[in-house]
Amino acid sequence: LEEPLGFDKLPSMSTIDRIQRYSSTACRPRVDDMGMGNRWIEGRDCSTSNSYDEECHDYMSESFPWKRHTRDKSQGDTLGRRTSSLGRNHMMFGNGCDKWYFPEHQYNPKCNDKDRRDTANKYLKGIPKFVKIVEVGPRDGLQNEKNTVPTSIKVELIRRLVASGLPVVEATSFVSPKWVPQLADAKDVMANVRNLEGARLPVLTPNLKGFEAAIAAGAKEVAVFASASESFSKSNINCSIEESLARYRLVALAAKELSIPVRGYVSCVVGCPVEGAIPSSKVAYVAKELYDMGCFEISLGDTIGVATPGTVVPMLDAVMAVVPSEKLAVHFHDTYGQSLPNILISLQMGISTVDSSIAGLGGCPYAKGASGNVATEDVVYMLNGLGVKTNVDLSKLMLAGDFINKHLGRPSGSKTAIALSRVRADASKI
Ligand SMILES: CC(C)(COP(=O)([O-])OP(=O)([O-])OC[C@H]1O[C@@H](n2cnc3c(N)ncnc32)[C@H](O)[C@@H]1OP(=O)([O-])[O-])[C@@H](O)C(=O)NCCC(=O)NCCSC(=O)C[C@@](C)(O)CC(=O)[O-]
Repeated sequence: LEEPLGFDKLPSMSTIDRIQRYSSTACRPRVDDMGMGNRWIEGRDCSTSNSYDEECHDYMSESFPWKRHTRDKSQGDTLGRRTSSLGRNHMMFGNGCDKWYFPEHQYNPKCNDKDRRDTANKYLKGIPKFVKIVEVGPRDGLQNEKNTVPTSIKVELIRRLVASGLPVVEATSFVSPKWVPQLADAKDVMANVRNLEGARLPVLTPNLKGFEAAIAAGAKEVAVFASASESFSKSNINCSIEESLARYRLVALAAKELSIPVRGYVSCVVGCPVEGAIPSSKVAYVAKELYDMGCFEISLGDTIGVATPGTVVPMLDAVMAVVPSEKLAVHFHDTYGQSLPNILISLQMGISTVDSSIAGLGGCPYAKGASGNVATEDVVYMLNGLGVKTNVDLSKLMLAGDFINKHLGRPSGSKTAIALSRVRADASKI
């Protein structure tokens, strides 16, 4: 990994045109239930339920934790406001002048509520009102760790992540222990978490052998992982893209018989450490193949973290032409610090599922130079700030992060976790 991919290396496109296409007036395909079969959705529908509409929006109390001690109780908990003046597919903002809502330096007592609301709606509508976070820390986060993490620590981490309210926690991988020794204890991890309630616990399976082992260990959901780069496919799973798709068709068939949902990953969706820029058409092709074989959701992975919003837009645009947006997830690594803007633009384009990793753990053993995944704490903090619900308790999430950081003996990779722990430390001195 030498250089970030520049605009000059992109497939032909007009980025600005495409960004404008996903401006506030764009509608998203309607939401469909998760299922095993193909779910083709015709046309675009503005009546999606996962967007800000006539409901009022309750901001979670943890949105602005540094303000907690100054909160004026008389203002009540609900900062959103019921309004029906805009259409259903819009994010609505409440009283923007609320002292609790905005950090002190932004507070302007003379501001015009309506102006601020209009401005927020102008730039942020289109963002979904709920985002599903898929926590990949115990798998993607730990797979690259050199020192073996004991099974008991992995199990406790999964427990804490589930307790924080995360709806999906990827637990481990049933891959060859020769390839990923860190996850050789997949069976033991599953034995300890298989009955945990409150979250789905998918596991990675690279072939039928892995699928069978996962099911025997009690997995109720699996994920297959293809690549948009031939070179990465070879180095990651030792086969070509077509060979991997053939293997995954077998996994999908076996899973369908058992009614096991299969998630599909596409890695290197923007760049590959060997091949450089990856054409969006290739990403769309692999995503559609996974969707057609029955994957209920396709996660688009910027495996080496080179994407910027300028490269995410044409990639998503190409994929969304063949797979409905509500069946897509984004998976960013933070090598160049671009994950949050990449997530934001993805949300604006209609994506409502985001992968992230506690404390920013991660990196792929077969993608040199790739740094950690975007930190879950940072994603939750941004979404809280946007008024987007996740059902995740940021304080509990941070405790899960502290737990694994302590074990690994290094500071958090989450800027939010570092900043909030300082705020709390300072506050405790007052
Ligand atoms: C796919 C293989 C197995 C091919 O590996 P291979 O060496 O080509 O496989 P093989 O069929 O020749 O088998 C070799 C040995 O592995 C065994 N084997 C075969 N399959 C399994 C299995 N499922 N579980 C346990 N053992 C297995 C098999 O039984 C045999 O054992 P031996 O006879 O030598 O003792 C290997 O390359 C592999 O396990 N790769 C996984 C690598 C990996 O996990 N990479 C990280 C994933 S992260 C990623 O892809 C990106 C993502 C998803 O995070 C998103 C993003 O960031 O973009």
